Amino acid sequence: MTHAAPHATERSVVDITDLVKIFGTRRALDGMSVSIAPGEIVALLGPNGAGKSTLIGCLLGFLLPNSGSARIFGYEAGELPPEARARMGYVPQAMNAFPSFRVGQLIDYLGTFYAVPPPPPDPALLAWANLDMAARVKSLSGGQKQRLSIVLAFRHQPDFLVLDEPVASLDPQARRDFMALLADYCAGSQRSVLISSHILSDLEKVATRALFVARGRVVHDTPMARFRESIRWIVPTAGASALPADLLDGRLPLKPLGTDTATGAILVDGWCDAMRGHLADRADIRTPDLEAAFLEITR
Ligand SMILES: Nc1ncnc2c1ncn2[C@@H]1O[C@H](COP(=O)(O)OP(=O)(O)OP(=O)(O)O)[C@@H](O)[C@H]1O
Repeated sequence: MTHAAPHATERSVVDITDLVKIFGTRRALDGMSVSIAPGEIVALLGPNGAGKSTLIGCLLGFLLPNSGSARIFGYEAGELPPEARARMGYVPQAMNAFPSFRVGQLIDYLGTFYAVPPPPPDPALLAWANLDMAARVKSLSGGQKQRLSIVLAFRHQPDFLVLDEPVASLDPQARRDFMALLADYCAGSQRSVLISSHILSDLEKVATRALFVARGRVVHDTPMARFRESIRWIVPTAGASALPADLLDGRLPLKPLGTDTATGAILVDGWCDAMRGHLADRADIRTPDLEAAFLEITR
């Protein structure tokens, strides 16, 4: 795919500050703050009801926050001018619009919405989607609709993509191929992506950063590489009554992320092998399964 140059002066693509969104008595976003820089592929991770779709809705201007601000390319999210909108792409959780259009017709029709009509979709993207251009949208399966909304979101080569569980209905091969396509789309560019998912392992290879949310707040924010390398369980060895105190008293740069009450183990961020001397024979280090760490962090 071709890689359009981003605007060289941009420091951040997204700036969210103290965002609050309340539905009735429910604080779906409870003071969320986060920025996304050009070139970042941010995995938005959290359990059901954590606030991921609400955050995306506020970012795209579908939802009006109660307080705080969400800015994209420096503009308030609900007030994006057309030229800024044209730099964004969005894949919703489910696509239910334009049921009577034929696939090819819809791709052409939506192209006319842009002030500068985009070129035809990338052949590699169309080959991946493997859609019948003559089929009506309403006749597509859930996974085929998801492929179509991915084609529509990528076709104008946006600088910022917002993907709300884009692979949820895709089969394993299509998921893998989509992740490779996304990595290729962003490689060597300053394009940014916010991609929500429940499945960390899908995003592990492509995301540069993991943003964990729970109860409407950011609970952990880490570069993906660091997440793999420095998150560990510290497990008391059999017979040790407790973990060594110096692991937890703040002298070591360890951030506790969770505890396993059954074993007394703690999940920490910031581990490095040079700290092994502090363990003596009182604790073992275990590398967590990424999904298990995700559950612990967002509990
Ligand atoms: N339109 C709405 N009206 C009332 N409550 C809502 C509305 N939209 C979201 N909520 C509530 O806000 C909270 C956050 O929901 P949201 O859809 O943002 O979570 P999510 O992280 O996207 O969840 P999921 O992983 O299930 O898609 C939930 O408690 C949800 O019930």
